[in-house]
Amino acid sequence: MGALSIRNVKKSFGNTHILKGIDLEIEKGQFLILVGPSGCGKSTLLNMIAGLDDITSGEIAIGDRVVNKLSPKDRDIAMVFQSYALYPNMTVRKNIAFGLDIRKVPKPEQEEIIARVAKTLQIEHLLDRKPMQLSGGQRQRVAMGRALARNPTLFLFDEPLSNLDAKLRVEMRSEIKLLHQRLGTTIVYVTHDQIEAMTLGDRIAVMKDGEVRQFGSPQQIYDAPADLYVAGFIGSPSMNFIPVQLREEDGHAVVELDNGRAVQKVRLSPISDSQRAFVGKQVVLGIRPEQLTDPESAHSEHGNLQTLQATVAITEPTGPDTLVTVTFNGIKTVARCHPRAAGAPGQQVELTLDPTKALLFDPTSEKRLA
Ligand SMILES: Nc1ncnc2c1ncn2[C@@H]1O[C@H](COP(=O)(O)OP(=O)(O)OP(=O)(O)O)[C@@H](O)[C@H]1O
Repeated sequence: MGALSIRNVKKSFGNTHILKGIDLEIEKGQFLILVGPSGCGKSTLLNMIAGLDDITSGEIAIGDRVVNKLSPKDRDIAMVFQSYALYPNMTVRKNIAFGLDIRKVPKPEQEEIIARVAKTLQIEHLLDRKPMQLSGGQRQRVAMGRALARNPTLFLFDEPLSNLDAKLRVEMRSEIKLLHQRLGTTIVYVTHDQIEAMTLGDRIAVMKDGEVRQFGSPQQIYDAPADLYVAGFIGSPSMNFIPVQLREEDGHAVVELDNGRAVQKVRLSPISDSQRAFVGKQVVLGIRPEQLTDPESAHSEHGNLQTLQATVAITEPTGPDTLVTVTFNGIKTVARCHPRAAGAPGQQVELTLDPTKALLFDPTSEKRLA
């Protein structure tokens, strides 16, 4: 039995189908991320788990209880919103105590809980202030404190960090991760930020247009994306997608990359059955920027690296490495190189590709050819 089970859940507003049959299941203590672009339905799904929104059809269970018909207060959940939703006239202490008062927790016990939560979140010195007198990060901490005080079975976070500046967002992100590691609570967390998804989640559901395109661990989603959408959404800079004609040679998938001066043959992994069906046809070659690098930085677990010549169009230093844009088959392709080996615009460079990491996609269905 999972900590949260979502079974064929659909949501429509009139004739508009917002969620088209979502199936997800997580175990106790897991950190589930719902990630996707604006409007994909992730907040709607979270609100349905919380009970703030009705389900059109399907079933949601928290632990062994189907909660479809339960009101939010009976679901044993706590939610942290992007807007913090703190009571402006109450002190931090009162804000944290509010839910405890409603549940008639005796005062001495309330004091203990507030002290514990304040210590966990390092907000002891803020307990007598009002939300107006707090920074964005401190307000977010108080909002989390209020959720923690309730000690629920399930925590729901709706884009909790989006109102913070970039630096604070990174700090709070690792604090949330630490909190999860220490408390072992089950969390469902909505974000549109793929880095937050990768760094926080044990399980990620990548959503688009009311559907889950892929559900898996961060590494599974990164290494073996189900389709072009997932492949392009997760990872920064994005995966390069290059149209190629697929051939087979000695049992290996082979493609050609034209750098504008010469056509270079690239021998990929042993060809699979699903790939063999596309021999002689156009497919999409997917290469992550870090899999295309300068020879000095390249390393492979398998030893069969491929060398490619290319002409530098743009270089973008990031500090530790430099993003080098070249062109293959008419498509701008980003490589991640050592700053020393990045070359300059117009210059010829040698790049190294790990062919075992390259992916192939069907351009029509957009599915990865496993
Ligand atoms: N009450 C409603 N009536 C009609 N359509 C709605 C209603 N609430 C949400 N929608 C639509 O449902 C879709 C999903 O909205 P939702 O807020 O879940 O997306 P989201 O992925 O959380 O996006 P964002 O990151 O922008 O919040 C959107 O197209 C939205 O316009």
